[in-house]
Amino acid sequence: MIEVKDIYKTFGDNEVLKGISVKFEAGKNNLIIGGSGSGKTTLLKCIVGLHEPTKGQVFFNGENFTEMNFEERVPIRTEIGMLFQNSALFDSMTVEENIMFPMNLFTNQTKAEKLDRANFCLERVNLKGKNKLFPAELSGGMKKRVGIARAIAMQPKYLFVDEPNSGLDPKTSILIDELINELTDEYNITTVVVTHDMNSVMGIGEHIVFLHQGQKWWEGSNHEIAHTDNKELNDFVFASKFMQAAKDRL
Ligand SMILES: Nc1ncnc2c1ncn2[C@@H]1O[C@H](COP(=O)(O)OP(=O)(O)OP(=O)(O)O)[C@@H](O)[C@H]1O
Repeated sequence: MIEVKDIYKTFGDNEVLKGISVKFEAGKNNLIIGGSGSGKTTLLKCIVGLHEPTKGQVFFNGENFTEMNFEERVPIRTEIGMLFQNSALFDSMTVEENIMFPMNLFTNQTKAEKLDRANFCLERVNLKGKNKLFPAELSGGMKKRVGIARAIAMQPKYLFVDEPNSGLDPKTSILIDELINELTDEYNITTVVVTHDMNSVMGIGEHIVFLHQGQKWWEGSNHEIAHTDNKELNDFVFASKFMQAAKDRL
């Protein structure tokens, strides 16, 4: 479980996060949604330590991550898998080398062991045999899957994903959502996904956190969204006439 306690983050005189508290449970795919600039990515980065919060704390399974120094954080960092925007693959490395990268960095495994794990992860994301391809030879959806394979290479307890569906067609988006969901369930991972994709929200939103102007404005499930009277959430999720009509039919 991850617990975020009263997080603030300020850049210069721009207070981006204004006292956010939230719990993300293990085995759940937790979604963070909100308008552009509402602070979603900043919150994700504060949780994983890419930004230091101005105030507040983050606990990983009860351990106060915020108070730890660089060395103390290493064991938790090795339990974190990340897939940030554009998959962030290394263009000069093959698929296999990309997946082995975190193992090279954090483990003393032999090359054969690392290769074994890379092959297992590739198979898990349905890319068996694509080891020697370079990122430039992959479609957007395949790149995301390689990113996911790399993120699970170290058998993470926590998985953070920023915009897994960006640039993907609706069908591929759903496959990526399903894959993240399956892995979360299979390995009891605490998964936190930042998304703009309303298909994901309505399809897999078991626990949704809606940010508005740097605050947690609403929290609940996809079933509850359909019946919410929270104006800002309604305006955000059901912005289009099509979505509004779909809601009216629910
Ligand atoms: N490193 C930074 N330095 C200064 N300001 C930043 C930095 N990172 C984010 N911000 C500011 O924080 C605010 C929130 O940005 P953030 O990227 O968290 O929003 P978001 O909700 O993820 O938006 P989007 O949906 O457009 O990706 C913005 O006003 C942005 O300019």
